Amino acid sequence: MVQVFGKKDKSKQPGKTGFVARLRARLNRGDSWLTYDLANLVPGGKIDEDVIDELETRLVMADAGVDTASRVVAGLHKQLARKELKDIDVLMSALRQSLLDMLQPVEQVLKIDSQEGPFVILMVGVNGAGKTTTIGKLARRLLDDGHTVMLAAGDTFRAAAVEQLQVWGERNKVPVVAQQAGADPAAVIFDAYESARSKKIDVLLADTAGRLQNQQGLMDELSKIKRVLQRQCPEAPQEIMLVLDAGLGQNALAQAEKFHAALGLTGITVTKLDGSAKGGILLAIADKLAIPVRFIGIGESADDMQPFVAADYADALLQGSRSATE
Ligand SMILES: Nc1nc2c(ncn2[C@@H]2O[C@H](COP(=O)(O)OP(=O)(O)OP(=O)(O)O)[C@@H](O)[C@H]2O)c(=O)[nH]1
Repeated sequence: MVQVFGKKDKSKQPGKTGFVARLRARLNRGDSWLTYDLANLVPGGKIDEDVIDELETRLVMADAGVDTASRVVAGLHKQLARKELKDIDVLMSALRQSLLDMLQPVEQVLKIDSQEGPFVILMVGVNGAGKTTTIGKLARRLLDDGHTVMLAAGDTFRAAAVEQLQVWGERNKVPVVAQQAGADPAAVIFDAYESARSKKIDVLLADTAGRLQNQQGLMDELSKIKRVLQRQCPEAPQEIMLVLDAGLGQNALAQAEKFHAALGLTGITVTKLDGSAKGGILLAIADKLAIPVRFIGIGESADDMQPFVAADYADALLQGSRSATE
């Protein structure tokens, strides 16, 4: 079955509208750091270079990074020079377009194809990013979409990680393939793949460790898992998904770059956009990495993770639920 996973059909996503409202309310706690009090910075409503510079500074402060921030406003400077930015409304719609131009290319839903055997999603990311929680939320969505799911407890470094996954599996009646702590994760995931194939399971969600003695050790372990899977099926893992904590700001970008260089990521899920994160990191990911952003997370419940929709995200950046410009 080939299926677009998490497609943007609102009628099939009862939580979608509520999610957009929650995103606006939770991103930067409902304030729009980007446009907050901007009207007061434009005396007489006249747009000048200072206003655009202020927007650029705010983007940098919100984790977009210097290069990305300057790319977002580059078009605005040109429009100002052409005297096109007549008032704050025109400026806002030009800024929105600029955000969309950057974000839209990474809005790419995950397509599940299990015709030739299990579709493997290898979940990677450092401990605490929200990997296990994301596996649970993804499994829930897949089950709701009618897929069969199996979990592989590939984080054998921490016994608690295996237990966490087993509890989740029992609660949702999803099989979990696990071995004792310290087992070779590539062997666990190999066994899981064989089991999933013989049971004709649609999707295998493989957890991995987020912390080893050193970073090279972690990357070597993940590369080995990928190699072992590819020997079983050249296309596997069909998705290598990085789970990234938005609260890390620009460090999240550095983290993503390292995982991408070692593994070749095919998707990113950004979690914890409801915390202290300002959310500009999504712009940096789109601009610097161009890796599809599959889902964003704004809380702990299953409904708090939804497919990334660039327009909704740009709107939340521009107008929080308590935005002064609304
Ligand atoms: N506020 C908030 N918390 C989240 C989100 N996603 C996950 N969490 C929480 O973050 C914490 C860490 O999540 P885990 O799923 O255990 O993280 P992990 O990456 O698997 O870490 P280990 O289990 O230590 O490997 C948990 O308390 C989650 O409930 C989110 O989008 N928002």
